[in-house]
Amino acid sequence: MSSLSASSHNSVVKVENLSITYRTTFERVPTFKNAITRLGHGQRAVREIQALKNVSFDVPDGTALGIIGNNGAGKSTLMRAMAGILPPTEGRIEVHGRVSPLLSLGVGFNAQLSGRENIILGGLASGLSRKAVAARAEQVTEFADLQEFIDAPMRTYSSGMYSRLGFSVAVHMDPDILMIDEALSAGDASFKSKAAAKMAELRSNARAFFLVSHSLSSINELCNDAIWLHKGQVMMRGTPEEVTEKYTEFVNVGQSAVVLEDL
Ligand SMILES: Nc1ncnc2c1ncn2[C@@H]1O[C@H](COP(=O)(O)OP(=O)(O)OP(=O)(O)O)[C@@H](O)[C@H]1O
Repeated sequence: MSSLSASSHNSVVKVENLSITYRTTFERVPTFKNAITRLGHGQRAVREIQALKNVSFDVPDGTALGIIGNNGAGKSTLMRAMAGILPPTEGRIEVHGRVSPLLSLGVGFNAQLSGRENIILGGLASGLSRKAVAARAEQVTEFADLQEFIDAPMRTYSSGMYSRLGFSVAVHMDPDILMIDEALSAGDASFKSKAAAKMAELRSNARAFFLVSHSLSSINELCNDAIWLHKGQVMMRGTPEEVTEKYTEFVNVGQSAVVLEDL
């Protein structure tokens, strides 16, 4: 699929000089001397991880953007930031439209509540009215194939059931902007093919579609534009074919380098 021209379309999402740093505190393992002087208590230490560094790009109306990169490259962080779940440490993000994020599947569900209650919460969170969500609840349940379990607390669900409901909620809320993080791995084989068909349908209706995936064939099939992130920075932007090809070369060179080093 070819990339749509930016000139004839308005921006749906604009990311400008975005940097995101996670700060986590952890208990430093006490040294023997510290353990004695501090009576066994460890020291609190702060670790900073710069997950995104000065990332900028523009997403025109009609874009299906694939985001690829190694583990820890910053893909999920970027999606969470665009979905408004993570505030930028620096820079800005403009989003024009209603986002239905389907990040790591089922993020945002409350496991103590029933599936039905979580459908309502998820729908309200994606900006629909209670009435509009209630009208979709049956469809969501049916798509996820959870009719028998929908009134049970989600903590009793298997991980596949959990993901299926996450996917179903996100795709039934008529999003302008659909964000999917590895959704293709949701559920079993039959659910996967149903999910792929649903994504293809939504992709053509949504104003923008974002897909984070390690499956380069899914990126090539479902997207018309792609970004490769590496260590928090944009390595390349281009058509999915160009970007996945360069990325594959990079990964193969990396692997042979490791093999040579091992020798
Ligand atoms: N909640 C968090 N707290 C601290 N560090 C985090 C947190 N989430 C992610 N990170 C770190 O930020 C960096 C980017 O992580 P991110 O999950 O965005 O990568 P990713 O490209 O989605 O990786 P993967 O392919 O493994 O899903 C990594 O170094 C990760 O360890």
